[in-house]
Amino acid sequence: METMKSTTSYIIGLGEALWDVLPDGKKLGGAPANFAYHAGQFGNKTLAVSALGEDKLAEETLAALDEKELEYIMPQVPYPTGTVQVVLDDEGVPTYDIRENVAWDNIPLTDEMLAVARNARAVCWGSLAQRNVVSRDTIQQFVKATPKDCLRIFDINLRQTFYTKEIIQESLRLCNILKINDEELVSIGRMFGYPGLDIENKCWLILGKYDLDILVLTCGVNGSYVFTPGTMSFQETPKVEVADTVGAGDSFTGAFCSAILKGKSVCEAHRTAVEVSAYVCTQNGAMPKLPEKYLDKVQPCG
Ligand SMILES: OC[C@H]1O[C@](O)(CO)[C@@H](O)[C@@H]1O
Repeated sequence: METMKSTTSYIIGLGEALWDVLPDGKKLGGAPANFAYHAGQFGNKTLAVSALGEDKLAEETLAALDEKELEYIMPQVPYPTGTVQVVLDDEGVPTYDIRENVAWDNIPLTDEMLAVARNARAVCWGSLAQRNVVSRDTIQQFVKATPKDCLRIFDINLRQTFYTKEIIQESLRLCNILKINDEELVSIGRMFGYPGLDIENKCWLILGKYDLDILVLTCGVNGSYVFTPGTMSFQETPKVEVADTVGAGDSFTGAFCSAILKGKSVCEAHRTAVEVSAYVCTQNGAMPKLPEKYLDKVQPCG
């Protein structure tokens, strides 16, 4: 049944939707699309908002989105559908070569997008899709149109040199949840002039300075932290056989957001996110289907 997008309250991934070209073939990806897909596996109404080209790859994208049962708003624009060459090191850690001036750099702001923004339960975006002014304006206007109680998640996802201090500061002002990893925290510390602080103090400083509700810090195999004003949760990273870590962070954010919206505690949401992202690392590509055991219960605390 076709739902009325403008009256549905969605969890939205906003920004790049693309194809990751991995050693064993191409897989649908793009951090915000990955986020929406994973949040959707927990039974939420989710939506990926991006743009596609007018090419064969766009048709393949639409077929893949349908196959994954991921709803979308993706206008077609006269630029190629996005692709990324992914090289994996021995540990399955990716390096991305991200094609420029593609469709998701040129996402037009449509009335339909604004209508879903006004009803959004949560929206997640990053820095990469803001590298070009067209998508940057769309993303910022979209986020500004969301209701007051919307979870506004900035999953910073620094990629190559596709970010500036101004873009990051603007998104930090717009979000109420920040998700960042340890390497990104080092870059931000340098950029904002507090390179000497230890990681915890950097996080407390950012949380306070931007008046955030939650700051999530992932540190790969060294565990992850969730900071809220006055509390900190730490979880070890489960040891798993890694296929690749592509999309692991996005699945972490999707599972975390979904659990918070279900009224779970920060600690429960954190535990669930850790388990889900560890599973995603055992699979190829960013959008593996999660086994039932991850979906039917939120992980208890303790
Ligand atoms: O979004 C940029 C890149 O980051 C990922 O989303 C993983 O986090 C990939 O799927 C994509 O190529």
